[in-house]
This record gives sequence, structure tokens and C-alpha cells, in this order.
Amino acid sequence: MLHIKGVSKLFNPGTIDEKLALLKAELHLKQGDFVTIIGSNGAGKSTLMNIISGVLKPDVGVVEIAGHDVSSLPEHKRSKWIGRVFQDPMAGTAPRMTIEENLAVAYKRGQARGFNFGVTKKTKAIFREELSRLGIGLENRMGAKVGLLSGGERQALSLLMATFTRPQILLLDEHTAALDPARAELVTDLTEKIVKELNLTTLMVTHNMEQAIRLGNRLIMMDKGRIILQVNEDRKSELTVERLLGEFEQISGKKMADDRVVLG
Ligand SMILES: Nc1ncnc2c1ncn2[C@@H]1O[C@H](COP(=O)(O)OP(=O)(O)OP(=O)(O)O)[C@@H](O)[C@H]1O
Repeated sequence: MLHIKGVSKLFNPGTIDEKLALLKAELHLKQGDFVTIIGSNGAGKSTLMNIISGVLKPDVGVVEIAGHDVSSLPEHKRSKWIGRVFQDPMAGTAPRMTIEENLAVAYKRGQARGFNFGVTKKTKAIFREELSRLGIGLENRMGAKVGLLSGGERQALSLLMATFTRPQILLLDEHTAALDPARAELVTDLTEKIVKELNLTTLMVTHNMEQAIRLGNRLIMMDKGRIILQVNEDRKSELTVERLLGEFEQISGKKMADDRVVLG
């Protein structure tokens, strides 16, 4: 479903600001794989997500989604295959628009050109049904401005919008990190439910090792632009935070340089 083949990315080559963000990354996911991504600061996690979504172009290498080589396609041309939720609850939704208007935009995404913000009776019924799947009562507040929702409600809505058009790939970029523990748990539970129901191929960056171990069927660990560890389905259930930190230290020869990971 998703193939990353020999992808590298160097920022500001040949200058004093040169930064290696990805080196010969190889990752192969089948339909329905849910991989959690963990790593120290500046490891290349966001760069990997940006290269999959088309925000960044790799210097070399190939990105293949559902049999299509998308390496040279700009972000908007692959948006029909990809849903993405960011850390910032403000990022995925338009605060001055109502819930149903936001959903109308998501509904149109990846479809024919031109935005149509109109909400018909039929689409309204679809929106209500989709919102009720979240189980947090948003279906009864469809005319409410999104800016009035809590961070957790907005992230739940962002998740729904990102998966509305049934993308091939779901990218989650620390999407629960800015929420308090109770709301983070709610959004995490919704994530698991939606990913399972839609059998979505999912990549989730998290700084929480316990979450990285608990969620999904695969895990990768990154450091200095490299994927240094891939744990597949058969071994994932044996992982513990201590083992993972131990593996990181053994492979990278240093301690995990990210307090959020260690404390998390
Ligand atoms: N647009 C850019 N211009 C220059 N350097 C960049 C750019 N984006 C990322 N980098 C550098 O590339 C490396 C990888 O960054 P990236 O954001 O992918 O790491 P990350 O694993 O997501 O880190 P964090 O967990 O701290 O967010 C870092 O050294 C970073 O400073």
C-alpha cells in the first residue's frame, strides 16, 4: 500500500546550515498496517510525514501509494489518497465556519475542482451520521462555530474530516500531544476505532513510548535521519518502554535525547 524506497532529504546542502533529515529511508506498509513512529528530537519524523504528504520532495528515492508513484506529485494532487491530522487543534479546521461547513469542505476534498460550501439535505444527513460515530454529541451541534469547540472536540472533528473521503493513508502528527490526558485518551480511542473500522494504513508520530507500544501493529524508531529499528507485528506485543529505551541506546550509542519521550 505504501512504499518508501531509498528516500533521502538534505536541507541547505553545502551551507553551514546543512541538515540531514532523512537518509535512505525504507518502509513498506500493507493495507491496514498501523505504524507508530518514535524518535529523538530532529530525528526526521516530520520530514518523513512531509515527504509522504507531498509538502516536501525527496532529493532521491520513491514514494508509492496504492501502486502509484507519487514522488513528483505536489501535495494537492495526492490529497485524495492522504488524510492528515496535526498536533495543533487549530490546524485542521476553520474556526469561523460551522461544524457542517467544515465537513462540507472535507467532503469536497480530493473530488472535482472548485469548493462548494453549500450543505444540502442529503449531505447534512451524511454529516450527522458520521458525527454520531464519534459518540461525543457533535451531531447535535452542527450549526456551531468550530472555534467554540474544546481542543479535544476539534481534534475529533479533524480526525473525522481527515478520514471522510476514505483516504488510503492516514498521517497523525502527534495529534494528541496538545490535549489534556482525558481528552488525549478520547481522541486516541477514536483514532483506534476509526482506523480499525476503515482498515486505514496509518502512520502516527508520538513522543509517548507507552502509546507507541500500545497502539498499532508495527513500530519504527528514528534517529538522525535514519530508521534505526523496525518492530513488526510478531514482536510488537513483547515490547516494553524499558526494552525500547535499551534498544535505542544500544543501536544509537546514546541516551534518548527527548525528555518528553523519557518522561512520557
Ligand atoms: N525546512 C527545514 N529547513 C532546514 N532544516 C530543517 C527543515 N525541516 C527540518 N529540518 C531539520 O531536519 C532535521 C529533521 O527534522 P524533523 O522536523 O523531521 O525532525 P523530528 O523528528 O520531527 O523532530 P521533533 O521531534 O523535534 O519535531 C532536523 O535537524 C531539523 O532541524
